[in-house]
Amino acid sequence: MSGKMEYVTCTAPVNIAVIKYWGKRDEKLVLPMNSSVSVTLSQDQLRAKTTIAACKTFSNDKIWLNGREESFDNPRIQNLLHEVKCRARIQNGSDLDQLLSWKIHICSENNFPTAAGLASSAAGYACLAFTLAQLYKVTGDVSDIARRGSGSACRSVYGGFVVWNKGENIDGTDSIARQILPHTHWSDLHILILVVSDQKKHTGSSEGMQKTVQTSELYKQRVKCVPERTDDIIDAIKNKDFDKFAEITMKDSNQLHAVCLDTYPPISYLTDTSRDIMTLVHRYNTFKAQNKVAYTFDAGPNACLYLNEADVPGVISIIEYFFPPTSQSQHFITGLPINTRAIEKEFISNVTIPIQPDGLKYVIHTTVGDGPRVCTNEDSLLDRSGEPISPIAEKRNIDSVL
Ligand SMILES: Nc1ncnc2c1ncn2[C@@H]1O[C@H](COP(=O)(O)OP(=O)(O)OP(=O)(O)O)[C@@H](O)[C@H]1O
Ligand SMILES: C[C@@](O)(CCOP(=O)(O)OP(=O)(O)O)CC(=O)O
Repeated sequence: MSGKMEYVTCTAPVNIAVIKYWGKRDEKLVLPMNSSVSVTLSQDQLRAKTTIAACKTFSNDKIWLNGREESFDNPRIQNLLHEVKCRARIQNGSDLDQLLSWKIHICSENNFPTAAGLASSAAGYACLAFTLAQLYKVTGDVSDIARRGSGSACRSVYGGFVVWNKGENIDGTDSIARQILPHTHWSDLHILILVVSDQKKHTGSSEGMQKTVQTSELYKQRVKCVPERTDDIIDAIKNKDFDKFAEITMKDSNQLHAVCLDTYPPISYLTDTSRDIMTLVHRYNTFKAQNKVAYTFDAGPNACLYLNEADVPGVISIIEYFFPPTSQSQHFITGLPINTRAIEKEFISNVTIPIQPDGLKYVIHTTVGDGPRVCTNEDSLLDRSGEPISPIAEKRNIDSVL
């Protein structure tokens, strides 16, 4: 290959909403009907990683996702790329004309299942927006650029606790994310992701939320009560009031799945296992006489549990008792290590849900984390000619949690 190549590699985190985004008021600009609030998870366990190279000699724009070449005509990618290039021209004048005219190669990898309701699109599009911004020297907030890829991605451009303000402007200029507080504010807030299924979901979030807005009566009620909830949970986060944080988180998740069921035809993301997890959490909170654990579910059956670090061993003992892994589940608990503890016997006697061997595929233990990071050139997923590094070599670089 001849000609100079510019390239950059970055990582971005997953975020899990505690006040859910569900429903758009503008499909093209990706403007939500309500504000949402999320917690950014540590990139030490879950992250998207993206390398982008630009070179005069590239003949086509190309993208590889998890080792497979995908179509660059994806409107979300086009939309995002258009936006970042406009911003680069505004900020840098004609200085970048040459670089902006070159074709690009994008290579991205997630170290967790893609399109399985684990917010891969949030991490992936945040990483794409952040990496493009680095390449084209765009400064300032890039949450609105990430939003063009996937709404929830705008929250993954910040670490810690994040709010995405729905905004009022028709052109979406005020529909941006901002950090409420950094991850260090509440570092003993831990997260357990209970993976019930890592298969692709039956109804994508975009399609699902569109149908809900069109058909659900209950949804009109939801949109009215979200603003107060948003203010209340921001207060709970500021005060590290877990009891309140947990109550609002669970109520909002339940309402999201209620409006999904009220959609016509109904959308059902939760499974019996998801509902058993909900029952266990409520029984445990009643047993402890205060909220010790909160569940939340996105557009899939997997549970995300929020809890304080001190409660992780006790909760894991319950999870392992009711969903015992069989000998095939080698790495049942991944991520941060856990000191196991014997289950509290008095708790079991109160619970009637059945023991379900292999009810869960695995559990990821993580904590609150920081925002996107710029990597060194050694972390590149593209070689010096702009082609993906062979999957075997890449695998060595991926600190997969699985
Ligand atoms: N690293 C990445 N880089 C670019 N695009 C990605 C990346 N990861 C995921 N995507 C895009 O996001 C899509 C998956 O989004 P989808 O909303 O279906 O699943 P999810 O994000 O895992 O679930 P949810 O949004 O419900 O939590 C992929 O098909 C791909 O187009
Ligand atoms: C249930 C959710 O996870 C929905 C996420 O929806 P997406 O951000 O994936 O939707 P699009 O903007 O259409 O790409 C809730 C949330 O993350 O707030």
